[in-house]
Amino acid sequence: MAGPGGGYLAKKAIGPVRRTFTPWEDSTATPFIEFQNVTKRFGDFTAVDNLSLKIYEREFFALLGGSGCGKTTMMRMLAGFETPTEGSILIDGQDMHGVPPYKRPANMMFQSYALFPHMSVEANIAFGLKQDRMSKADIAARVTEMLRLTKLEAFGKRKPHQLSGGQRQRVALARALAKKPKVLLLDEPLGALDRKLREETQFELMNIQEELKTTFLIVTHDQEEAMTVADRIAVMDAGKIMQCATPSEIYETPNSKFVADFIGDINLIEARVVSKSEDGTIMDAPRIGCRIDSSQTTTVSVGDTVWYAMRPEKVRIELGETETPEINQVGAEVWDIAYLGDVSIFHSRVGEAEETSLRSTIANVTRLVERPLTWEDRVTLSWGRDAGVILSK
Ligand SMILES: Nc1ncnc2c1ncn2[C@@H]1O[C@H](COP(=O)(O)OP(=O)(O)OP(=O)(O)O)[C@@H](O)[C@H]1O
Repeated sequence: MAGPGGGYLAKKAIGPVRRTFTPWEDSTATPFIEFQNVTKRFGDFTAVDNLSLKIYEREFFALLGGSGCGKTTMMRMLAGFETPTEGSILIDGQDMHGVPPYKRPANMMFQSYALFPHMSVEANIAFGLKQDRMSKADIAARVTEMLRLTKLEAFGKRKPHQLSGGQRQRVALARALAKKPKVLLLDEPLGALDRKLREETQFELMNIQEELKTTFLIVTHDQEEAMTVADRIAVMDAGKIMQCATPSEIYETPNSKFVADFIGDINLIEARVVSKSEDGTIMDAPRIGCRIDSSQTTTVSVGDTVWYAMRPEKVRIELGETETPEINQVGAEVWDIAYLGDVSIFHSRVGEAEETSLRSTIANVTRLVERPLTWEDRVTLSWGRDAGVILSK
């Protein structure tokens, strides 16, 4: 598992230069989409549970969660295909109650198999515009613009079956964007594409969003995808939002064990708070037989059981076991190595307990023929005072 999606870092580097864009931190900014205490029940089952959320104009927002967490239901309510059981949804300040889908300023991008097979790419893109009785000249101009935007200029006359999967997906995108909706809704848009094509298409989506400045809302269960494309992510579980923040905040400072575990790879160490001061918190971690000193000050009390959550790339691994382990240090034995090309993940068994291991990753920056660490090596694992986060829930 790559870290915080090499992608979202690359976004800043290879995409158009992105302005500082944090409207959610501005208490005077008006949200463009607002869920106000929205609940959706299907019979006795609560799919969305009293959920409130604000999304801002031009945001690329991701709803991320496992199967059945309610993310698609959120999107369908926004598009007007479902009605909230309780609460309201506002778009651009207008209550959407009773507004049919086609009158909402939101458009949904459907999977590419929803394209009309007998129509050319151009005709597929023009379809909605014709229904809106746009003039022929305007339709032609818009279709040309959409073909350019989605890099399909060379394919306008082809039928969907004469295109690759990725190209078909771009036609679906062009068709959804042709009417210039204020909000584009994407439900697992890249699910059918292979990994490489999916990554390429993610960057294209980001570039298109930058150019059009449309608000994009994507639903995905793929955390790397969410980390790559989104300005902010809402992590959902059982109809609730567990955390809503930027990709780096979600990755570096998850607010709960659930989010920490859901995003990326993480060491979750059970610990007991021994002392706390303005300078930080000291914990005992009996299962790995060590003491943890964290620079984090928390609201937890001395004696409380907490989880210390630490990303594998924050755990240093060195050959040779220290005789006198210091604080934030523990002796271990390498028992598994996963070579992933760009990084290697070391699973090191700590102490006597067989099931207790810590993971550390090392970036493979040089092309080593001989790896310096191997199975059954005795090693020392160590980390800094700001390596992890203390989680109480
Ligand atoms: N029309 C319906 N009638 C009854 N239950 C429904 C209906 N639509 C959705 N649900 C239930 O609501 C829950 C949330 O569904 P939803 O489609 O929002 O999940 P999801 O997070 O998008 O999951 P997935 O990634 O599997 O699509 C699920 O348990 C689902 O079975």
